[in-house]
Amino acid sequence: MTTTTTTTGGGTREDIPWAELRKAATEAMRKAYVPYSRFPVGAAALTEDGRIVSGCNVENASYGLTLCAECSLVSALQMTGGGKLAAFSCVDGEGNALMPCGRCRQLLYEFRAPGMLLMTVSGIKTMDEVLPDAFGPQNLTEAGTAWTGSAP
Ligand SMILES: O=c1ccn([C@H]2C[C@H](O)[C@@H](CO)O2)c(=O)[nH]1
Ligand SMILES: [Zn+2]
Repeated sequence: MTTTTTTTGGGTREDIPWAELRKAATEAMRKAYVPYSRFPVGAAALTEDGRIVSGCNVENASYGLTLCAECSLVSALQMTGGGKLAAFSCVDGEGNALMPCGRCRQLLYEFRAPGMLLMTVSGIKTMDEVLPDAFGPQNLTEAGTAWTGSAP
């Protein structure tokens, strides 16, 4: 029998503490503010340097302004030292795996460590599998430079 090991920003696929991530996501889910949808979501991720960051969804009376759980996770990442994400897990109100929405896949892509893994409804997947051919910082020729008004 052969074993496939995938190298990720946090080590190998086998090194990821998936149960711990799911627990952190479930704890975060319990903090969700969801008076409108009544659909709590919790997200947790392992950073390359071994921290666990998490987030919950925070809704708004102006429904479209709702923050997904992944949004508050990214904010927590930045506010606790920054860095990149090696592994990610997201759960619904019953603690079952949930796919991040399209917008959140893009948010997570920005902060992915090489080989970042996601626990999904159909098993462990790579960032590239859930968001193929992603737009990202690599597409910005001179990220952070002011637009001069002249075409490239
Ligand atoms: O990736 C997702 C998808 C949905 N939600 C939240 C937003 C809203 O509060 C609720 C129902 O869409 O689920 C998330 O937090 N993350
Ligand atoms: Zn989302």
